[in-house]
Amino acid sequence: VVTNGGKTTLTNRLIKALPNCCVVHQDDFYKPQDQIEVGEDGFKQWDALESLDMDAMVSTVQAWIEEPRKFARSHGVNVRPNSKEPVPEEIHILVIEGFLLYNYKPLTDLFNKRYYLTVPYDECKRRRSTRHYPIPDPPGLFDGHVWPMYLKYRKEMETQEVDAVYLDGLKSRDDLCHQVFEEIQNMLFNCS
Ligand SMILES: Nc1ncnc2c1ncn2[C@@H]1O[C@H](COP(=O)(O)OP(=O)(O)OP(=O)(O)O)[C@@H](O)[C@H]1O
Ligand SMILES: NC(=O)c1ccc[n+]([C@@H]2O[C@H](CO)[C@@H](O)[C@H]2O)c1
Repeated sequence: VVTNGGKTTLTNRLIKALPNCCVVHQDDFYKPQDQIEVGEDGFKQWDALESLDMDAMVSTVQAWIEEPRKFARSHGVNVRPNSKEPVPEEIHILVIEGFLLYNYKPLTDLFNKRYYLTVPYDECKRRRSTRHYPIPDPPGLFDGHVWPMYLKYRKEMETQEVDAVYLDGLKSRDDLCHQVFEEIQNMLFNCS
């Protein structure tokens, strides 16, 4: 998903609506700041795969795969759905949200469903300019590093033919959420 494409917004809605749903945020796997190197573009490489501890992220996802109930409990997720609907207890869902999910094979192999949310350059730049990160963007970061890296990884992902469902981040939040929600329901229905 492109930066500021709306993944946090979508993720928060999904975890509210889905039963036994846990979430893993890729941003939680950034290496310590002093390990983020300065690249040839002159910027700290915040948008490079090397700046993330992807093996730790894969281990976290594997821990969920092995024991989703235990994972949910230790992450404060209520494993008993509040609704009165007969939701099968065995169903557990993990939402993984991040900006570089499809360029690291050990992780890509673990997904059942892949979504790729994107917005055009202008909208992305506009949204990004209103954001405040733990480390503020230095001047020129978007055009000098963020966007070029986004294009680089997207191209890499396309050549590997990752079969993601492309979502248009300009759609309303409700429409997006409905689309994903329906597909997840279909997926659960088909495998039960
Ligand atoms: N469908 C939408 N329409 C208009 N604005 C949106 C939509 N979804 C999200 N936004 C806005 O875009 C900005 C980024 O959204 P969000 O935090 O969900 O993106 P993100 O992909 O998680 O970004 P990042 O990973 O860079 O933090 C927010 O200001 C949010 O309010
Ligand atoms: N989460 C962070 O510590 C951090 C610091 C500096 C920049 N970023 C940006 O977050 C986006 C991914 O969500 C990337 O585009 C980073 O530039 C994150």
